[in-house]
Amino acid sequence: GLFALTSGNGVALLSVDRLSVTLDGHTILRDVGFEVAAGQWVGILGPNGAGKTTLLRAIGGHIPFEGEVRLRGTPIEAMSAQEQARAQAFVRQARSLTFDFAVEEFVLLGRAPQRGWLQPYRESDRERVREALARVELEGFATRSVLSLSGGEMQRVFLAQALVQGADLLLLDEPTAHLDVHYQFSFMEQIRAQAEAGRTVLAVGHDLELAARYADRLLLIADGELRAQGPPASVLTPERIASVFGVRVALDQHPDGTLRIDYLGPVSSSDENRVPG
Ligand SMILES: Nc1ncnc2c1ncn2[C@@H]1O[C@H](COP(=O)(O)OP(=O)(O)OP(=O)(O)O)[C@@H](O)[C@H]1O
Repeated sequence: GLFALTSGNGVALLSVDRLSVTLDGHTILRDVGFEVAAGQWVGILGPNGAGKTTLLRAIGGHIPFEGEVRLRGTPIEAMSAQEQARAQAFVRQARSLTFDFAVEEFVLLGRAPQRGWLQPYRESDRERVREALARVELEGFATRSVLSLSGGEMQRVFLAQALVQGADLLLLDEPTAHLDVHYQFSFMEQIRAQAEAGRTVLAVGHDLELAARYADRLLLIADGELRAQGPPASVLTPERIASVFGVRVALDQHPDGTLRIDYLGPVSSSDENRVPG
C-alpha cells in the first residue's frame, strides 16, 4: 500500500538514517532520514545544487557518508560490490561516453552483476537485452554505436541497461532530462510498471507536475537538508515552492487527481520583505 513503510517481514526496503555527506571539506548533505517500502516510488525534488544527486550517489555506495543506509536491513557497507550491484541499478544523467560499444553490448553490461567473475553471458541474458530495447522503443538500435546516439536515445539505453539488471531498487538521476514529451511519459510508464512489479524507485527530477503525478511520495531537498516528505499534495504547497524554488505558483488539483501548476513568476524582493510577523 501507499503508506506502508515496511515489506512483509517488517523491514523497509531502503532506510536512510542521519545521512550526512562531506566532500572536499564542504557539507553537502546534513542529517537526512527516510524509509521506503518495497514497490514504492519516491520522487526527489529540490533546486540545483541542493544535494539530490549526492543523495543518490551515497545510497548507491559511490561516495563516503556518515550515518546509515540499509537495504532490507543490511548496511550497504556490509554488502560486497557484487551484492550492491545486484540490489540496485543506477541510471545516471546522460553524459558522453568515452568507450565505444554497440548498443546491445552496452545494455548487456547490466547483466554483469548476475554473472560470476568472467562468466560468459547466456542466451537468456541476450534475450533480456532484446526485451529491454523493445520496451524503450529502440529495437532497431542493437548494433548502433553508443557514441552515435542522441541524448534522448542514450538516456533510454541507460534505462534498458538498468532494466536488464533486475535490481530491487532503481536509482534514477534526472531520467527524463533529454526526453521529448512522448518518451517522458513512456519512460515514466515503464518505471511505473517496474514499481507495480515490486521494484522500488528513487527518482530525481525537476518537473514538479510529473513527479507529483507518478510518485507515491516526494522528498524535498534544499541546501543539503530534507525540508519535507510525504504525499505529493502535502509536500508541494505554494508557500514551500516559493520558499524553496523562489517561484510563485498557483496550484490546481485537476479532477483526474493530477496536480496542475501555474508558474506566475519569480518571487520578487518585495514579496520576500512581506514576511508575516
Ligand atoms: N567534490 C565536491 N566538492 C565540493 N562541492 C561539491 C562536490 N561535489 C558536489 N559538490 C556540491 O554539492 C552540491 C550538491 O550537488 P548535487 O549534484 O548533489 O546537487 P543536485 O541537487 O543534484 O543539483 P542539480 O539539480 O543541479 O543536478 C552542489 O553545490 C555541488 O557543487
